[in-house]
Amino acid sequence: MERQGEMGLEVLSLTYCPVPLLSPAAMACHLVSQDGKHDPVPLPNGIAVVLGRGPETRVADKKCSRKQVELLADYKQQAVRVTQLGVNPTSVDNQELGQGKSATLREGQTLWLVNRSYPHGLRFLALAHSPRKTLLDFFSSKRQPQLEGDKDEDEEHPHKRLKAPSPSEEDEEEDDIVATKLRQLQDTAAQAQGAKSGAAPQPLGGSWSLPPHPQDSWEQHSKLLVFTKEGVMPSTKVAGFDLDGTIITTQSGKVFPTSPDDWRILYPEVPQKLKQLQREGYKIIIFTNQLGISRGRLRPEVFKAKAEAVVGQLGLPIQVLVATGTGIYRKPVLGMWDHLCQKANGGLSVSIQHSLYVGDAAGRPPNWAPGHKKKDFSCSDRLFALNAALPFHTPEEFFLGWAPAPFQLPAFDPRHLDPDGPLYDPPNALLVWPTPELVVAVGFPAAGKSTFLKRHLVPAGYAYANRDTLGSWQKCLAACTAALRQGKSAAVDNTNPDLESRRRYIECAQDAGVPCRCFLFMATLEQAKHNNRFRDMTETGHVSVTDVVLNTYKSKFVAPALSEGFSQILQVHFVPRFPDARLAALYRQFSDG
Ligand SMILES: Nc1ncnc2c1ncn2[C@@H]1O[C@H](COP(=O)(O)OP(=O)(O)OP(=O)(O)O)[C@@H](O)[C@H]1O
Repeated sequence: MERQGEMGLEVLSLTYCPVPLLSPAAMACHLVSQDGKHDPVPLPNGIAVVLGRGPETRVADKKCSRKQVELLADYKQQAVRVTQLGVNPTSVDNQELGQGKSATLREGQTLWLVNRSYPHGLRFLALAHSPRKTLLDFFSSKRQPQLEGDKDEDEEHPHKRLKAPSPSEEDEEEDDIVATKLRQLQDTAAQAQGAKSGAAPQPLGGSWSLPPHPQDSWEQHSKLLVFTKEGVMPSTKVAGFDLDGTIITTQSGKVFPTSPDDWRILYPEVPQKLKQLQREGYKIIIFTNQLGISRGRLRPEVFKAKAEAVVGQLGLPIQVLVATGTGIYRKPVLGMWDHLCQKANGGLSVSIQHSLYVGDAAGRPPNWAPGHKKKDFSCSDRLFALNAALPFHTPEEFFLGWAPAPFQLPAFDPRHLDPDGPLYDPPNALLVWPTPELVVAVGFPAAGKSTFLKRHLVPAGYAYANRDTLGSWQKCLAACTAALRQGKSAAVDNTNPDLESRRRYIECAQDAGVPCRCFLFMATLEQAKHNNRFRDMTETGHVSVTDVVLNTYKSKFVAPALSEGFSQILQVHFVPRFPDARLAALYRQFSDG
């Protein structure tokens, strides 16, 4: 049966909740006893809660019915509709309602449960903010990140920011708050639902209050495809799976499929295990990287048909998220996970600790088990789980019960950079020289040279020469010569890996009679690759650096020496500093398997 709520909410009388339990703003609402008689009673959004005489309110007064009032919270309006169910009068401030009549209760007003007794008030509460600062937050803010001159509040107080808890620490706290609030909301909602329908309350983790997906559908969001099978239900518990090598393998025995229908379910245990998960209230989701789609090697329709066939064979309501290219959606980066949490789970928050992820790209070395000689082609599944802090299993561990295999994480770990480490060595050197000089940068592409020079030397009056913007080393040399002639210092921001590329600038400084210093950027090849991917995901207008270019730098590199004519060589360390927490959180994610 359907009826129209007073505040415009459509409410089905028993179990259907027309708005998500947690609104995007992640709020909570409680009914608070003004004389402290009982604990606050959570009022979930859009779910009617019936209160009266009983242990919850500690009201023993027989004048108060056991079902004295129905309370229906509307988080959007920050109000609660109160309907008097009992015979004796319920009041909101001075207004007596009368049986079957309703009134709106807002924060600051008093609800007298019965006969001007048992005063209660409302408390709306924002649950911190979203449980995790996500990529989607970042990209939906449309901010063009620029470290230089970017005046966030903390920019004025860099030390304050550096000492603030890391985003991961913040996230943990926020996750805890959200998990606790969610549990309270769901417990109460489950009780209310059970009380009204006569059914037993369902346990945390189900998707009982939200409707199942009505029919098979595909959506596209930039480089993300989402398939939702009819019957998929939102849930706080997610069981995530990689596709190739985890749920399916090739029928031909080849590493890569030879045709669209060259696949079979990997292990006979897979369907049963997935069915069991579904019975336990998990939402089952496949997260798959399919770079071939944006590279033009795999037509989207062909892959879509395959995904539907796999889900069809499993016979379960499964959602499939497909990253079709590079960028934020490609595992191990969390774009697909964030999409699920923010946009594809009916507004229900996902509980990380009650969820899990299974994948075969697990960084296992050669011979990781008898008869399994090949090393894993990548570690992207394990890193995806690590980025999201999800419990991780390989398919053999999860489906076959094998013991955990050894594995290796990548050499560069973006979570372990020291924001308080020294900017450069030797520490007693001057960063800005008091008289005119020429600074020559040496370092991998994407090592952080431009960022550093623009942050530290350009504001001190150094002329800045960069081949990417000026077009050639000749133009860089001319710009340096001109600056030195004017009595200014200059900094040249090129990779300058070898003696020849550096010699021109050293001679330029010698001609002008000023010292020439070398700033050697210490970021490794692995970090430079990570920085490059980070830059690709966060900035426009910079050409992505290929691995060939990075490897060429490495092969050409000759360590700079004072004997070349440098007056000093500073080793510049990568000290992480970001304009906001979302970028910091993105940088700390492993970005490649
Ligand atoms: N100290 C830092 N903290 C956080 N991010 C940084 C820092 N330094 C650089 N980055 C980021 O790393 C990426 C590469 O930095 P940058 O463009 O300065 O490198 P580069 O060495 O000048 O590259 P190229 O030689 O290709 O021009 C950018 O996305 C930048 O925002």
